[in-house]
Amino acid sequence: MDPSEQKLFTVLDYVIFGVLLAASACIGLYYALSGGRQRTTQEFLMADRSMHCLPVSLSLIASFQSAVAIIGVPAEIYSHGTQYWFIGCAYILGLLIPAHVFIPVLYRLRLSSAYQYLELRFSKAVRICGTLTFIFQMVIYMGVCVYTPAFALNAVTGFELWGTVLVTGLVCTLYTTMGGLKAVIWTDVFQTVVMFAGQLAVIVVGVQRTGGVSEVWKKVVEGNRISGLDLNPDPTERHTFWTLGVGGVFLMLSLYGVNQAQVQRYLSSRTERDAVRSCYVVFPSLQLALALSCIMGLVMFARYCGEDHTDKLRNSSRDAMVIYFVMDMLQGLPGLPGLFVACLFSAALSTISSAFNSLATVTMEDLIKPHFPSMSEVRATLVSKALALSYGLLCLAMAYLTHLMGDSVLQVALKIFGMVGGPILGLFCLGMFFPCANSTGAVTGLGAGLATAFWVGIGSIVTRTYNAKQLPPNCGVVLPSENATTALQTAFSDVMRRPSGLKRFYSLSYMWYSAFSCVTVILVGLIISFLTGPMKEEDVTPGTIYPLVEKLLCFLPEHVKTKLCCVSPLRRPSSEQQRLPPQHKERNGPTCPRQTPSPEESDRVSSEAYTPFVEHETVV
Ligand SMILES: CC(C)(CO)[C@@H](O)C(=O)NCCC(=O)O
Ligand code: NA
Repeated sequence: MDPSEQKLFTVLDYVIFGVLLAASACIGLYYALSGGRQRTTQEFLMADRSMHCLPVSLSLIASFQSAVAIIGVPAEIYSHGTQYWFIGCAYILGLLIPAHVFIPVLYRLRLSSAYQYLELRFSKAVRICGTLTFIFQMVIYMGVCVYTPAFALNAVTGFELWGTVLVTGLVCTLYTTMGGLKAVIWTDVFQTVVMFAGQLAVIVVGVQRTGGVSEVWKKVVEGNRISGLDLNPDPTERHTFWTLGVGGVFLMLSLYGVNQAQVQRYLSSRTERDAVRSCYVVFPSLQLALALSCIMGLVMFARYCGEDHTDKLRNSSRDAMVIYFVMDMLQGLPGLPGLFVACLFSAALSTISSAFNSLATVTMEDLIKPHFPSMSEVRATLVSKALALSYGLLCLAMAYLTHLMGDSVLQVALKIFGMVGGPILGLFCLGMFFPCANSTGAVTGLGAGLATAFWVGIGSIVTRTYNAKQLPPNCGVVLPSENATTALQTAFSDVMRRPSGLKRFYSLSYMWYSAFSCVTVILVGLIISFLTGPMKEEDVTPGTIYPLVEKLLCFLPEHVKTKLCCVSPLRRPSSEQQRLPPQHKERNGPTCPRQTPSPEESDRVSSEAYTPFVEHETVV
């Protein structure tokens, strides 16, 4: 039953894969020729700020759900059991906080780039540092995304590796450059559906071929793959409830709270309410995506019972084995292998298109426009398209670099999110929750956060500390006595291999990277701010602070709160009002509802005191 021995793909499979690419390109073409024909940066980068909640929410899922998750999560479950599934707990706070903290602040400022916030709150220097950090993160990440499916398919089916990378990169560049954010969002919708369909097909056929649900369940239980809640507080333990459920919240916040790819989708929403709602819709969909990939890992285990099939592959990674499993299941069913390949590429395309578009946006808004304030709209749009194109080509180069990394792809991607995304999250938290933080503190904090994150990250790679619980490789029934001896042996070797000193620091679970670097940024930022003279209340741009303490203490009487919070960012002395620039005219949508405080706030805050500083955008 070696899939590589048989003819895997029929004509129908190639047709299905071709339809995916053609449909994506057509959506790009459609948005290039309809609406405003992508003649303004407002349309090309912000989709005219007219998007509804549903497409935005599907697009939000698609951004960070790539082939890495489709292949990496089943591989993780197969080898280490279902502990990783507990990351689903982190989705609760990881989406509620963006919806009710980050979206209100960022949306009301009517930004184009999330990092514009950093200039409003701190200074230009902080904005540029934030932007460069983001570019660094996304450029590495998109290399991993485009390389992963091509590599795994190549190992199993002999799909031409660099040909696949090239086709993915070019098709994606094409529709991103032609159709702008509207095309990116609508292709995401279509691709998310294909992604779910492909995973579902594998699971249904897989369960059937392994002998039904009860048989699968019996085997995964025998093989000890169903993990209970691991409450071990050790931060070096790779996956526990704490690393996944708490560390995961920071990971989710760095992605869904402050990452430009996501913030841009919130900002492209018609109203703030649509943006918040789409965040709510992400929750069940993301749980579904997680469940599908975890179940796929379990079915794969039931099928092979831990037997290693990687010897039949050109490389011996678990990631490639997932594709081997899929092709083993789906062969002989015309159309289904093609559907799964389409699923993999949908996941990859939707992620890299988000990356291209968000990278073009920040480069334009944060790095180029400030230097050419009088640039014409036609020219700005042309430059934005050129940027999307260049990032597309850069992506191909980055795929080459990924070639050199040897870790599991899931771990690589999540490490990048933690090491680079965590410090950016710290920067926004410092700005939103600590009115006293100043610009010097922010820059130093970011530097310190990045430095410590890379210290741990690179340290862990160099010293190869790897703290995964070894599960029995197969699903043979374990006798009770045997079980006890193994438990003893495991406990003993646990003590023996517990590292000390720096090595222990390097073995910090990668799931803590986001939290660790975020907290480092905040602490260092606060210390430096106090040493260099904290920001004065009246110097903070209105609307850039989230009244965290006030909200948390909402149950206390008013006069106690006034005493506790020395700074109340929502109330401004009236002299402050005169310094604000006149409210700029909005292009679409009503002005009032967005700028007025939500009902619960309006009794405490006068509405003009809430009107934030608005940076002028080029409006045609
Ligand atoms: C971002 C999370 C953790 C959200 O569940 C998940 O989608 C994931 O594990 N992503 C891995 C990165 C990727 O799929 O490209
Ligand atoms: Na994706």
